Amino acid sequence: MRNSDNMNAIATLRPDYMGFIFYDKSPRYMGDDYAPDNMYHLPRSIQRTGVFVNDKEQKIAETIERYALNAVQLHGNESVALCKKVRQMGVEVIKAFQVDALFDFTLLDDYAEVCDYYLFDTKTIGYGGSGHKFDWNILNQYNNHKPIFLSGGISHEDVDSIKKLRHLNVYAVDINSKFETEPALKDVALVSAFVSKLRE
Ligand SMILES: O=C(O)c1ccccc1NCC(=O)[C@H](O)[C@H](O)COP(=O)(O)O
Repeated sequence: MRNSDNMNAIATLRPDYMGFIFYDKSPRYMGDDYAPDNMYHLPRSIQRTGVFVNDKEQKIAETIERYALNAVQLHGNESVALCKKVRQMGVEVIKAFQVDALFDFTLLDDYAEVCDYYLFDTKTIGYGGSGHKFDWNILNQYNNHKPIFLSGGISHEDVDSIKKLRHLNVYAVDINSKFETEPALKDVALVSAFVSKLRE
């Protein structure tokens, strides 16, 4: 999100998290000209989540402070040490992993102590926001020890399939490009329909 009116409209749907992309190669990039005051008034129940790709500790710390973030989603090849440092900044850490048919779930082990959630997104040449889904069957190989964010090309047509994943430790469903009218602008009616159906 980055448009103030759109944030407010989506906030009325009571999402648990709202994401702000601080990766300058993304079409959703929240650059310096997007004033933080637009998000200070969001309900406290919504975790203000900054999304970063391979950024330095200092840049992440400054952004947390400037935008009063509650959570950080690390979407690049961030080390265990960096995740640990970010967590010590007092925010939730969501570590994203790019998944394909060959994904090795033992890669997660080193991160278990330094993040709150794993996020499984689709492996692509970029780092996120691709609109592509991965084959969720591979998640049967995951040991479910830590709750996960399910992500990658999720659309309003996926609700029934998501509900069939009850055997997995899915804590959150991360929706993005399939709910946009243009990059960073969410279709409120579409999100509303999705959220209602998911909560049924
Ligand atoms: O959305 C982006 O442009 C983006 C760019 C780089 C890293 C992460 C990004 N998005 C973060 C997300 O968690 C997305 O919601 C996730 O990648 C799923 O996006 P989509 O496939 O469009 O549903």
